[in-house]
Amino acid sequence: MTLPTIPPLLDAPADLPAALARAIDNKTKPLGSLGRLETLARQVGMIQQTTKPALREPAILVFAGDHGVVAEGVSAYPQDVTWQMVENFLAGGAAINVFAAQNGYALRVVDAGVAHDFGPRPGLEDRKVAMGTRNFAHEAAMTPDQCLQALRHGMDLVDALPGNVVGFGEMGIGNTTAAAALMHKLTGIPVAQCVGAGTGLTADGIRRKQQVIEAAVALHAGAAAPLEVLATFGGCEIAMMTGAMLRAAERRMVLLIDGFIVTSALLVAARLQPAILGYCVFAHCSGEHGHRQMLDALDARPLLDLGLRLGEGTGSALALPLLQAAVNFLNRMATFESAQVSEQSA
Ligand SMILES: O=C(O)c1ccc[n+]([C@@H]2O[C@H](COP(=O)([O-])O)[C@@H](O)[C@H]2O)c1
Ligand SMILES: Cc1cc2nc[nH]c2cc1C
Repeated sequence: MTLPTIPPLLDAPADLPAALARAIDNKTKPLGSLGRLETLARQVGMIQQTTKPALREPAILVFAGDHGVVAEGVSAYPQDVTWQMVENFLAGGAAINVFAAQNGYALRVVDAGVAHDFGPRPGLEDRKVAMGTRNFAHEAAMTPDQCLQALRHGMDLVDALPGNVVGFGEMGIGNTTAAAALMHKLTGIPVAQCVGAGTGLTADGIRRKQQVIEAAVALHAGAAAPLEVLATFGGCEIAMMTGAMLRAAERRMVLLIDGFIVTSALLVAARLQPAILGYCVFAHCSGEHGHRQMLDALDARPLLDLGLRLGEGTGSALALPLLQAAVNFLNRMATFESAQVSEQSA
């Protein structure tokens, strides 16, 4: 399987950065006064290679998967919550349903590897790679083939999207343990700084989670290449997100990155194709302990800091209106000339 190749953002026409800067600076506002929205407008312009970008049919993809490592007691909730929450997504009752509906975004729910037989289930995208991963405290979470299958499904899912904006979300009891292990392996940051409470572990629980990861890292000391690390410690939903992200950037879509687990999938993608980072909008800094440092390791600046630690793509959904505002001001605001407003005097 060949993985997507992502063009560096600066491969855009040479005069585009200056044209975008001019378009933004000519709007009726003091220079730079729309702050981060100006950065966003420039970024979307560079991604779409135009001074008149447009966001079309944004979709949020929620990838669900289970994790064998939950047998080590690393989550505050039972594994069944994963499939139960998938049912909740399909019934429209979860936070992500509310936030996606509020903003009119399409929501797609993907079974990447939930340890539950849903049967034929309208509305559920069946991409099940396994009935949950294996327990990485004892063996690799996925076989290399399962990992490749997950990457491939992710790419195919993005190929089927009609729009040019994709928000990422996930659901999987135990997946902060997988994400913390990925973070440690791919950044070298000590495990203690990568682990957090997830769904709500106590201080004792967090210590145990740290020990489980440290022992597993020692067991799988040979895993080093990004895809090997992903197969060893990741999850079906994480690998599927990595594949989807790579394809989305290859297609020059805007990627909305959610919290700790989504960012860990991006970390894998960025180790494979660093240029992917130019296509990413970092929606928020999660309340999960390691997220700030994971974002720093990617040199990423999140838009929101609301203390969210839910996942599901909730941060992605909440950041979309800001992205829309950035594109709208670029397209719709008057210029000093058109509105006959005097420009800066000194
Ligand atoms: O997005 C985040 O930053 C985030 C932080 C903590 C927990 N979560 C969600 O909680 C679940 C994983 O937590 P845990 O404790 O079971 O590893 C999973 O379904 C995630 O969507 C998500
Ligand atoms: C109830 C619940 C909802 C979630 N949504 C994402 N992760 C979750 C974890 C739990 C426990």
